[in-house]
Amino acid sequence: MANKIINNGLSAFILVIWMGINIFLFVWFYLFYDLGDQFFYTRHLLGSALAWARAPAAVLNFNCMLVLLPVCRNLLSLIRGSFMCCGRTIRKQLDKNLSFHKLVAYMIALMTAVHVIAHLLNVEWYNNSRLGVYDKLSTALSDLEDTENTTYLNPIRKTDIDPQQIPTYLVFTTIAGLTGVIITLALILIITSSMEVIRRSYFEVFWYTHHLFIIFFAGLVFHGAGRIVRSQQTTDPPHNFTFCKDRTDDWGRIPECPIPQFAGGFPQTWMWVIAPMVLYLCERLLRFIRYMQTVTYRKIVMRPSKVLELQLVKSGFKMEVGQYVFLNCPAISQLEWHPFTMTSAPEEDFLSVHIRSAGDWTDKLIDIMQKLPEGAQGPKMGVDGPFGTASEDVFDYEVSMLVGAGIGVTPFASILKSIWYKFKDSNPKLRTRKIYFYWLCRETHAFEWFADLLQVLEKEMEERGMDHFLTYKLYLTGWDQSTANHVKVWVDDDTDVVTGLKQKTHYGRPIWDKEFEQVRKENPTSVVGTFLCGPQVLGKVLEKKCAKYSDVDPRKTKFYFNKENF
Ligand SMILES: Cc1cc2nc3c(=O)[nH]c(=O)nc-3n(C[C@H](O)[C@H](O)[C@H](O)COP(=O)(O)OP(=O)(O)OC[C@H]3O[C@@H](n4cnc5c(N)ncnc54)[C@H](O)[C@@H]3O)c2cc1C
Ligand code: HEM
Repeated sequence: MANKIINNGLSAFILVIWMGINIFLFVWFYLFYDLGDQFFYTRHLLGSALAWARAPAAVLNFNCMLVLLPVCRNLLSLIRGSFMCCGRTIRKQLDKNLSFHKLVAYMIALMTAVHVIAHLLNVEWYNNSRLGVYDKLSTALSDLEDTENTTYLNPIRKTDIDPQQIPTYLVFTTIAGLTGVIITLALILIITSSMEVIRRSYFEVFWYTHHLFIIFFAGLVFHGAGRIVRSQQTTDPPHNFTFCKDRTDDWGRIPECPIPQFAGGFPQTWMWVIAPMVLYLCERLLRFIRYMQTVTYRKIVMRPSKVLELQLVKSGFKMEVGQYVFLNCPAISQLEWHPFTMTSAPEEDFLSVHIRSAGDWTDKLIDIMQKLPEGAQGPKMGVDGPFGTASEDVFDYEVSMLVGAGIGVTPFASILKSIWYKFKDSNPKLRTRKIYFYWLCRETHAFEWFADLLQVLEKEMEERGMDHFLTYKLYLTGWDQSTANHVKVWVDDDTDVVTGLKQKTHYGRPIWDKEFEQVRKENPTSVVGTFLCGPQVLGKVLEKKCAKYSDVDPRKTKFYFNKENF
């Protein structure tokens, strides 16, 4: 429990603050419009509908300001870099950027629903008021308007338009109405196409529809600027109702009230969103600049199980272990950027990625590369990044447990390579004194991607008498009878029959309780960073184990869970 609080405490704190601000804005603005003297007259016409429209609008402004920030990857990298020396917990929060982005987006959806319904009622009630359905006073004033040809209630005169047409009329003829329809439609499309099932199965549909956010934000800026109710000046209450009431004529009319300033100068929508919009624009500009920079191919290797290794050179490119880049190959698509974790080490003068065939884009890339003549340069490749992930923090812990599933081994390949460089050149001054590495693969060929790296590493550690530094275990989770028979024949060999490594491959899944128990026993007073790059189900299992095997006593073993999903 204590560990869960440590692992999730800051997230909960941030959520409470965010929710607190949302509730505060809603309640404050609701009361402001519902109880404020200055809105006496509007309430008279519209009931609580104005309050129900303006309160979510305030929450919407706040969340629309937030929604772009978690997708500003360079900004996040900058913040992450600023906390490199300390603040592991803060850095961990940055990895939850997309969860926060989704949460904020759902709040936008909820508040939009409330706002839209309230405005529809607003228009409806306003219309009814104009028809005198609710109130004798408004009917009387309305009639007076007609006889005197003056505007007391509203600049739109009852006789000017067919009252039945008002809702449609307002929606399609005012800036606020029209932009409201456009941004609501854009939002519906963004939200529905962002569902997990669509994102996983039809990423392109999600991706292209998501770009309606440009229309959403453009519409939002104009929407906030053209409030319908405000533009009907005299239906809005005067700033100081009492003052105006004093100035009523013998008939009790309010002839010349000042145009109200809503919420005492409360910032308009564009003021809320302009800064994040500019920040996000800078991100896209930076992406474009990076796309234009020259990238050359150092090596193109086809690995077993349809995995492509690309070694690329880009001048001035610097990386940390476990980071990822976005690749854009205009020969396949000019708009699509795909993320891949780098498998090279910071000590190397190139960057490498291992790309597994997973769908249209990766298949086409593999196809293009396979058709290239030996030694030829590949097609133009744009590289954006690098961007940080939780795996960057591996060397911050005394002890680290690294768990990679299938292609999820990529961040750890970078880490293991970096360890090799560190040990090769000198005796490194590392905070980390022990690494446990678990690699789970469905099929034997997958181990070939990095088996040579493990072999070199194993030899280097042995020569330096550092074999206690790294414990690695490979698990073959999918195997058939013929593999089993093959293994039985070679079981007495010094090296493993599948990988050629000294460590024997395990068959089946790890028994996590046994593994955590062993790590705890071997490191009774250490803080252990547990890193996963693999499926979410495995993440849930490991998170639970981290909590279960962490001791309440702060002087004893603690497991901190970090994860990265592809
Ligand atoms: C941070 C990160 C690091 C990754 N590192 C690696 C790696 O080292 N090696 C590797 O083989 N794969 C990696 N992936 C996965 C890789 O990005 C996808 O396999 C690839 O984008 C698939 O594209 P596709 O059009 O071929 O397949 P699709 O059929 O379009 O998609 C297959 C799967 O990939 C996801 N996906 C597709 N496009 C994207 C995208 N632009 N951004 C995010 N997810 C996408 C989809 O949701 C789906 O689950 C990583 C993903 C992330 C988020
Ligand atoms: C108000 C609604 C939303 C807006 C304005 C919005 C906007 C954005 C923007 C600008 C990006 C960055 C694109 C890029 O830089 O290439 C993005 C990315 C993303 N959004 Fe949204 N979004 C919204 C709703 C949602 C919802 C509801 C979800 C999911 C439930 C979602 C999930 C994502 C994901 C997963 C990414 C990252 C994609 C990637 O880079 O892999 N968004 N969004």
